[in-house]
Amino acid sequence: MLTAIDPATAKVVREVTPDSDADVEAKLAAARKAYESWREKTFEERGKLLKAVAAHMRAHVDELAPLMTEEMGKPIKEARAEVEKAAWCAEHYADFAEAYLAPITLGSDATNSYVQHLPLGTVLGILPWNAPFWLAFRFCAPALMAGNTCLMKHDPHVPGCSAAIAKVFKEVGAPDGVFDSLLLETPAVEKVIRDKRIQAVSFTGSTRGGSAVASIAASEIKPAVLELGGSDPSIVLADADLDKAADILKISRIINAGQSCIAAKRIIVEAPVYDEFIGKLKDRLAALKVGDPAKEETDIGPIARKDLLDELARQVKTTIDEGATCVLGGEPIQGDGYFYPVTLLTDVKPGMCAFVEETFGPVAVVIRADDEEHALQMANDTEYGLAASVWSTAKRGEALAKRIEAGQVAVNGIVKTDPRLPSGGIKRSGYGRELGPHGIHAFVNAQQVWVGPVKS
Ligand SMILES: O=CCCC(=O)O
Repeated sequence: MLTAIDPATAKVVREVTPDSDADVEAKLAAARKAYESWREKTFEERGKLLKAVAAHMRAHVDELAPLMTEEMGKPIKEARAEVEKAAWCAEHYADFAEAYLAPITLGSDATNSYVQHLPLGTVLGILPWNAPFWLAFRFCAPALMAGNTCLMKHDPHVPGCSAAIAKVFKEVGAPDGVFDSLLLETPAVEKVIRDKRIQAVSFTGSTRGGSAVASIAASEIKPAVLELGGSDPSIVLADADLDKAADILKISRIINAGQSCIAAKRIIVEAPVYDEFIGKLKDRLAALKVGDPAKEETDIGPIARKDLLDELARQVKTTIDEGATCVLGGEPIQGDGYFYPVTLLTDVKPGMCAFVEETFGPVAVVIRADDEEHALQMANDTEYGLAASVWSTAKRGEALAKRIEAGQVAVNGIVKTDPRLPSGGIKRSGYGRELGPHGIHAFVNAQQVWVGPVKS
């Protein structure tokens, strides 16, 4: 059974019977069949469907957003913004896919030689619970616009979100099989990855899960894009605008109760401004409201699951035991639901738990750096390489960006995903890129065409 538990109350909100083998077979067959005609559609025709999907989501935001709030605890104001961002992604690819996939003429001994970008077939998206709508559209909007059909295996804890996304496609009249949701427990997905009707896999989730999915896909010689964990550094240098850095890094750390792969997980501050910056961050964090995610005024909802709450509590306790200073929070909030307070740990050092491990919760971790070189060395001292931010002059920030081991760097701004710009990781944060032009090229056959002279 797929069980959704409201993390604010610890009560079951929904139980859904997983798809049977026959259901999965029918969905795979429909996706393959739909591909034969979907691939022949023009960009305009495909874009029309995605724009209808976007309009439908916007019109029904008040039904869709609460599903995230009740199934994984996202504060309602963030949930509404997520539905909007998912709609934006659908519209972005509807508008730009044709330009992104325009054929490229290349000189050779041919009379005409070029690369054209053709769809692959059916793409399987395997998605996590932390941004159920956004991550679904980050996967499917480019894949569909390229002419693929899509099957989505969402996290088993968000079955209501998963079904709602599939229903949006049905309600706007998407042809059968163009997009569907597989309601499955995680172990059942291996068989689907191996199915000959699946041509490629997009995975967002943990590094452990990504490694398993990538191994299965590789053994079937199927391409995969992996967007995995991160322990993103934020380097605050002495010449930074400290108020701006504190404002933005507060948001970057607590958005979605800190449960984001691209959250500011390690804030590395140059010594001359270390104490001043901590003071500013502390004031901002202390003003945040933790509570019922259904309320408009709530900034931070619960942690999505009890096991994740326990894991976060272990990481914080271990880090304090290792010598970090706990300035705010530090222990789970007692009572119903899986709430964790806004926590600020300072004097964190390389090798400590919260430095080494990814922390998925509202826990700001601050590290002192002697100077810029020391900050850079600690920023790169991680197995992850998803994203980073630098706070300084634009010139120093851009120079440092080249030396930071991450797939994305923001200078004097929040690390965020944006349909127009590619995102993805290096090292154990994954491979491949999503979004922007790179994201749509992940799921195409870049076919070389060579045309010789015609005999007259
Ligand atoms: O947690 C990963 C996704 C984060 C985002 O795209 O905002």
